[in-house]
Amino acid sequence: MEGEDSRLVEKTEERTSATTTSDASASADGDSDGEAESSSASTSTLFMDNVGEVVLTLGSDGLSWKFPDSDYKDLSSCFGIKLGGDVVTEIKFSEIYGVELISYGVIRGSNHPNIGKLISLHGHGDTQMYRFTVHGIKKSQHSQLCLATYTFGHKDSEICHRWTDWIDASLKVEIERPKNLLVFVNPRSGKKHGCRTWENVAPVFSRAKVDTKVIVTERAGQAFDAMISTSNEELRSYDGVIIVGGDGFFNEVLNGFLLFRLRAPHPPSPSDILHLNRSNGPVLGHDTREATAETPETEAASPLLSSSSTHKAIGLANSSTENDSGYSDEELDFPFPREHLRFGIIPAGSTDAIVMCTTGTRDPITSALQIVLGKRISLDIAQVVRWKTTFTADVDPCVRYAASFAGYGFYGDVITESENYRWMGPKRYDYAGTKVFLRHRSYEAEVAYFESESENPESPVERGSNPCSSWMKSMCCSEKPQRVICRANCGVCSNSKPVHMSKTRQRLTPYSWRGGGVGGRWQKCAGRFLSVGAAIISNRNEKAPDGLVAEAHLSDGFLHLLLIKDCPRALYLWHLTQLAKKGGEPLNFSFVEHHKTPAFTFTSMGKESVWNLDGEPFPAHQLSAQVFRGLISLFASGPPV
Ligand SMILES: Nc1ncnc2c1ncn2[C@@H]1O[C@H](COP(=O)(O)OP(=O)(O)OP(=O)(O)O)[C@@H](O)[C@H]1O
Repeated sequence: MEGEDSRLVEKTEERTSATTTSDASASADGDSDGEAESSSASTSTLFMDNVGEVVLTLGSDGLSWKFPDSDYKDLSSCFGIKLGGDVVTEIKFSEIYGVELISYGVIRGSNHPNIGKLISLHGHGDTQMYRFTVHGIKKSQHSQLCLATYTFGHKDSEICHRWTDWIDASLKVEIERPKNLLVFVNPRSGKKHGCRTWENVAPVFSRAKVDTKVIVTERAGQAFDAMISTSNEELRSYDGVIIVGGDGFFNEVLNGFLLFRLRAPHPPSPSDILHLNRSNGPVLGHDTREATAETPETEAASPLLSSSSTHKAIGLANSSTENDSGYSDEELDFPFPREHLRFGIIPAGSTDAIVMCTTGTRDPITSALQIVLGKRISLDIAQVVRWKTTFTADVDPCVRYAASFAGYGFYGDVITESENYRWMGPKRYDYAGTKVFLRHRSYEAEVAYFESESENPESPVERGSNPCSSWMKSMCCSEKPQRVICRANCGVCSNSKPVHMSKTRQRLTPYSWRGGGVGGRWQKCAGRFLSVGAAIISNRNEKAPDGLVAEAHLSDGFLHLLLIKDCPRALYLWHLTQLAKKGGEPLNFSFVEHHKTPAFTFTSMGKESVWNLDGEPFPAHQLSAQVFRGLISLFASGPPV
């Protein structure tokens, strides 16, 4: 055994030295300009843990291995023995997130029933040697990514060092991967497992050699304050900001990032639309007058860009003062969209709709892997401006940003009610939802939305055949919507042009607001509504597998406005059950209006509810919203194909 071992090691060294002479010089060249040698393959004979002796090859796009002295291309079939399809024989660099030398120790012989026979032919069992591990990913069911490790060993530590250097150099070519991240952990998220979730994924970041500055929050609002007080210079030193928590926590960080940095004009207010209809009729979008010419001086300042405190900025204070934010113009100058700084979400919340929509699953390891592998997608963000908190309140605009959803009526009532039951964890939504459903309240409101010319003006959503029986048809729409679902590398989203953000602080009038550069008209709708909702993304979650609006895209520049008109409770229940069903048709009812729009305004006409922004309550009597296409980038690869 001892003799056989040393013979094999000699053979290995011979072969290795034969390949490394040329590779060493090529690699040195590659290193000098920061790139791995990739034109000619490097090869060594090593021992692979749980497999046995293999010839490992460094190719231009990854690693592959096979048995020595074998003409067989891979290990799935060798010496005439069928090994089965589960034997992995290669891994691409795009699927490797780290490589590390590990301590001198045991490399086990094959644990495969068939390979075991081969190893016994060579006479090798477990043996001690120098080792290195390649950390990669494996795709599993339901869009999840799993961790995969491949450990190799050799009697010569130099050879292990050389291989880790080569692989490291090849990974450096993957320039989209982050190196330095700011991480916020909400210990109170969901079932209060935020810290444990971070502890579980932290090794992924250390193996990937990503530096992390971790802040575990001690109170609500801390991450918001930290994002506001972090200087732009410090933010530029990070490749991204990661949150471990739910949608509400992400919303907090997003607002802390955008409120003082994004200089964007506000959308028209509900009063602007009213005035427009009285004086000029509803057709808009072709007017070329400039914002500056149309906007009265008194309305010009964006109150949040000039507000006095962070609490004021998120609407916790009432008074508005000018230019006392403490930020100079230069400090505010943070161009958007910000390509360099990406956001990431490691799910630990109660709903985690943003993660479900952007990674296709709700799995912390999948999110962590998509972050360290440097995946990227763009995300639309809605700017929501509250003009008045209550009917009697003064006009005092307050801006918030939302990434997933804004809803009034049923949605606002559920979030208000559920806040009383936070101690229940995620179950609070079921309990509060049932209570609010049983109340069956409706609210009188006036909504105006911008109908873009690019959308079918006759019918905002294309419809196909209707599955309803005839008695149902009076309540169902005549045709079923045709859906174009958002996927990874989605054609609709990849058409996204960069947002050109005007730096003016002035509010736009309906004339100067041009719906993201497309023509169209404002339409109005008034009545009693059970809910008014605007979905920015589909909002898939465990309770609504297709989301609120299955065909919503991550980055198409549109909101999906859902007006659920007052209807009997049984019909509303029918609508809700369709939402909860995979392949359901929740929008295919005559009491549901669905408009794809870049902006809308809202005024409550009677009894008040509150708005729900990304799962957080936001009282508003009068409000406008507009979407900014692809405003931020996320570390995610998009919903699976
Ligand atoms: N240390 C903390 N203690 C209490 N609340 C916190 C703390 N840190 C953050 N928060 C607040 O907790 C709220 C909810 O957090 P988060 O979104 O992570 O969980 P969730 O509401 O359970 O999940 P989801 O939003 O997905 O339904 C956020 O509004 C955030 O401001």
